[in-house]
Amino acid sequence: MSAIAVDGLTKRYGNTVALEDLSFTVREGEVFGFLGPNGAGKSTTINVLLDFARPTDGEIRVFGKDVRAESREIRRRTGVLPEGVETYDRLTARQHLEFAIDSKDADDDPEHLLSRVGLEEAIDRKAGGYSKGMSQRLLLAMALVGEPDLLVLDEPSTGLDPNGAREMRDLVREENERGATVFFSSHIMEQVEAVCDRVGILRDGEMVAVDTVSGLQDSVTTGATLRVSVDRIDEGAVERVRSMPEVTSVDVEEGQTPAIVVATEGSKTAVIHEIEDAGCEVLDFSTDDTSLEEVFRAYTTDRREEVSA
Ligand SMILES: Nc1ncnc2c1ncn2[C@@H]1O[C@H](COP(=O)(O)OP(=O)(O)OP(=O)(O)O)[C@@H](O)[C@H]1O
Repeated sequence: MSAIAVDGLTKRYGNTVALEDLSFTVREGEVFGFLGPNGAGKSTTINVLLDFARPTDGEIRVFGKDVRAESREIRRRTGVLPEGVETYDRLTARQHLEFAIDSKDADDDPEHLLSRVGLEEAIDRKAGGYSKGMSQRLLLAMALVGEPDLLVLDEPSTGLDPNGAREMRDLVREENERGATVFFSSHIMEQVEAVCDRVGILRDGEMVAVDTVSGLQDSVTTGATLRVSVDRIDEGAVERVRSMPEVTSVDVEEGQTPAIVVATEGSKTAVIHEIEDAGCEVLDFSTDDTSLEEVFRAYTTDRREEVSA
C-alpha cells in the first residue's frame, strides 16, 4: 500500500489554478522530497492532504484512506510541521507538548522530545521569548508526538541555522529508520539531496518529474565537465578534443599532474578515447555531476530543451 496516493487532484481558487490534475504516489517507508518554485502548489497539496482545504476535483488517500472521509484517523497517524504556524507566546514548550500529547492520546515524555530537537534547556520558558529557530524546533518536536507513521514537514528548515538544519536531517533519518514515511517540501537542495529517496518537482500545479536524485540528474543533460589527468600535455590531442562537435570548451592545466579539462554535451568516454588515440596516456579522470540545483532549474524554468526525460 502507498503512504500517500494523490489522484487527479485539481484545486482552483476562483480563477487561479493552484493544482491541475496532479497524480503521484509516496511509497510506505520512503523519504519523499516535494520541490517546486514559489506558488507551484506545494502548500496547497499539503493542505488538501491534511483536509484543511477541499479539492475542486480528485482525491488524496493516506494509507489507503480518503483524507476527507477519514481525516481524524489520518491525523492521529500523521505528524505535521505546517508552514507559517506560530507558537503561543504565553505557553512554555512543555505546555505546547502536553497539549499535543493530549490531543493525540499519546504518552510521550516532553523532555525526551525536546532533547531530540535540542531544546530541553528551554522547556519551562515561555515561547514568546524564543528565537525563530527555537520556535521551529518546538514545532518539530510537536510533529514527533505519538510516533507518527507519516511525517509531513512543510519547509522544515525555515529559521534554522546550519547546525539546526543538520539536526533536522538527522531527525528525518532517525524517524525514517523507525519506520515513518517522510514527506517534506523544501527549497534547500542540499537538504533534499542528503535525505530523500525520491524527489517530485512541481511546477504550476503539475508534477514535471518524479525520480531518485540520481535518476533526475541523469535526465538532465546540462553537460558535464570532465577533468582528464594525462602523462603530458600534447597540443595535437588538445586540438583533436577541441574539434569534437559536442565539446564546448577545453582548458589545459600544466603542473606536476597535467590535466585537460573538457566541457562536453556529449559522451565523456568519447573524449577519453580521443585523448588516448592522440597518443597521451590517461592517468585518471573525474566528472562534475549535475547538481540537484541545476536539475531543479532545468525543470522549473523555460530551459526545457535541457530536459530529456
Ligand atoms: N487561499 C488561497 N486563495 C487564493 N489563492 C491561493 C490560496 N492559496 C494558494 N493560492 C494560490 O495557489 C497557488 C499555489 O500556492 P501554494 O501556496 O500552494 O504554493 P507553494 O508551492 O506552497 O509556494 P511557496 O513555495 O511560496 O510556499 C498560488 O498561485 C497561490 O497564489
